[in-house]
Amino acid sequence: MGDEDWEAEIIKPHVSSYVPVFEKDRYSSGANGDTFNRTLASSSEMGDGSSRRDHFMRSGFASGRSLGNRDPGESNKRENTSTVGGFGVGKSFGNRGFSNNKFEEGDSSGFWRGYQDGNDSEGSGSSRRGGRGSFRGCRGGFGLGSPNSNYEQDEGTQRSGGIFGSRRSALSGADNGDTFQSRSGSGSGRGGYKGLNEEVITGSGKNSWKSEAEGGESGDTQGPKVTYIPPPPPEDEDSIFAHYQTGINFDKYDTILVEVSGHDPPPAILTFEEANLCQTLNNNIAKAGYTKLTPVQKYSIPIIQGGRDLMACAQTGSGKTAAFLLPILAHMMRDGITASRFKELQEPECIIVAPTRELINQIYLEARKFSFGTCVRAVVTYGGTQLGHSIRQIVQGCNILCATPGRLMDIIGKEKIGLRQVKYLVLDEADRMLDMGFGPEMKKLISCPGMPSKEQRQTLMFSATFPEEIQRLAGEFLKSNYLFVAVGQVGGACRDVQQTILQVGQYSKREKLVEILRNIGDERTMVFVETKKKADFIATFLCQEKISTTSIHGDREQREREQALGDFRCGKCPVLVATSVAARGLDIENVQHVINFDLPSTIDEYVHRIGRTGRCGNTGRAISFFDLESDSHLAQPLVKVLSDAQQDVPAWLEEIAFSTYGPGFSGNARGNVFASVDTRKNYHGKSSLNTAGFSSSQAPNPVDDESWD
Ligand SMILES: Nc1ncnc2c1ncn2[C@@H]1O[C@H](COP(=O)(O)OP(=O)(O)OP(=O)(O)O)[C@@H](O)[C@H]1O
Repeated sequence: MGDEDWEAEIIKPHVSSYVPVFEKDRYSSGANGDTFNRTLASSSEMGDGSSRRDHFMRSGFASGRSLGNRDPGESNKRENTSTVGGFGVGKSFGNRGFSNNKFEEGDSSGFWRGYQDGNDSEGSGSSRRGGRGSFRGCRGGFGLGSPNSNYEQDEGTQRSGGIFGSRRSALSGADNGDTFQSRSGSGSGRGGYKGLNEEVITGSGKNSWKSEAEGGESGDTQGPKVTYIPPPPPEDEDSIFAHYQTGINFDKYDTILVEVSGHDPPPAILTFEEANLCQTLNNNIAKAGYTKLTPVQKYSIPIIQGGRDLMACAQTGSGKTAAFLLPILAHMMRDGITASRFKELQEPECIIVAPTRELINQIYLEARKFSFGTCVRAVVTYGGTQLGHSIRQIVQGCNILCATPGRLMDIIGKEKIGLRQVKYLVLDEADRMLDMGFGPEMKKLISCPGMPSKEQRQTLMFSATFPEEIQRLAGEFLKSNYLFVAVGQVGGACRDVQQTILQVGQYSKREKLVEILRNIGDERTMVFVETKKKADFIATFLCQEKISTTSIHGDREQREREQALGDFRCGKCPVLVATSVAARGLDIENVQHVINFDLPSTIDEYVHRIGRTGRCGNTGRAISFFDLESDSHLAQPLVKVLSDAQQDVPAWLEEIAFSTYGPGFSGNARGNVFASVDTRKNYHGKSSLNTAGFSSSQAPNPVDDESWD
């Protein structure tokens, strides 16, 4: 988040959200276009994994070795070299920076200097604040600075000290994307707290729960305020219940092994009817197009209805959101809730937290959908939007509060939300919510005055990944008799995603990306990169290549982020370049491809990223560029994740895994990457299986995976 200085240098007001100003052409096929092209991903072929794979192999994309061979000599310059010029002060884009493939090498002028300078100031809120200013709608800029930092650490690492730096804010009150927004130069912007993937504003309400690091950064009295008011979501029923179709593999969910651990779990339900929900909820479920429960829903709904605490782990895109929303709503309807009415202090019965703004907004929309026609009122509040607007929404009534952590603490501090009535606390992406980025905020939340103790509230945690150490931390939040539901392999990738790992050196990545995207055509594709600056860079580069692209990352204004997501969702920009901020939870229809331009630093992150495709029984593809210089540490967990998901494992990747980890490494070893099961060793609970297709003895034995530990 320290790249504000170079950002100020960008002069490209005509590019909003990276929608290039050209007529989209039909993208002529690249060299391999005749084998890897749009028709490959047509629904008929998507159903046939083998034929897809064949095409893919023929196209050459799976040929890691040959790709890798092109790279020697172009590696190991990643961290200590600078880029070509072309992005210096006042310069336009597109000269050497884009034509030269080696954008990480070269001299230290222009783009690169800003690139590095920005990171240099990562930990220093004040230095960042001084130099901001940019055109809204046109992020990404290239300022000047000294090339002495490591841009890789931009978004993928935990901050210390600097994590509470300033959150940039627009000075102008106009939320007009085209207006020039000068940013604070006062050195006193709103207090900002930056987690790993998210930046959330923490202000200083009267009784603000300010951490040490927040101290002195008042959100109220110093610096500019965030003025963005998100447009209200459509109110018509069709929009509220808009949904996409489940895919051809939806029924295969029934064959996934489910393990429930902990004392005395209630039996799973098999149908929505068995959940005994009220008629309004049933109507809403039907209008949402749900006819059949997913495994995580079959097990979680009765557990939550039984009043138990829960940690649930299920593959990406398999319906975890409804798994907690439906039973909570059912309880609320059954127990009766205070109907929404204006009050300065609202006391919601349910608080849901999630790590990113877009995700919490999505959860809110789901809550609104399922509570349609009831007196339950859900409200959302998240950073990057006007606090006053959030407060106005909240005081009108709030039974379910959906919030990002920093904004939640802010609102609590302002005494707009009281916690005494909280019966349900939901941590979505719970492993992320408890890690070093958000864990401290969550601890503060549960020790806020008024927050019922864990014995008196129901705490629910959901994620597709649950590392062991996080499971242990979670014990602090959960009653000791909580239940653990594992659908499939804890931390495993969704099997509906066809995964391909290509060996691509740093300096061949852009060329390869363009080649793949040209062959993909207009199919929706998310391209993940490791840093915010690189997201801007690659998005702009792709626009230059006449590929309609937008970008989302933590340094974009919230309005820009939402615009980008909107443009991607509706297909206006079929390519979204993103950092990890978009890795988790986002449920976007028709994302057919995920490309890891940069692999993430952890395997969990990989699993979440590729889970943006292949959702709800639909198939998808993930292509990852594996750079020998920087990604070797991922070889072993990648081999494991690939083989668990029954994907082809490239021989070269296995070799790297072996050579990295020595003769002790076995293809079945998992290392310490994931817990394979509930980490509590002392429970005497039973395990139950999702019966369709397996009996206990026939089912794959989850204990096999413990050899990884
Ligand atoms: N029983 C169901 N029938 C049909 N569609 C469903 C059902 N349950 C969930 N869905 C749909 O499946 C999609 C994915 O659900 P959801 O976003 O809750 O997945 P998730 O498990 O939370 O994924 P992630 O791990 O990525 O956060 C959504 O569009 C949701 O509406």
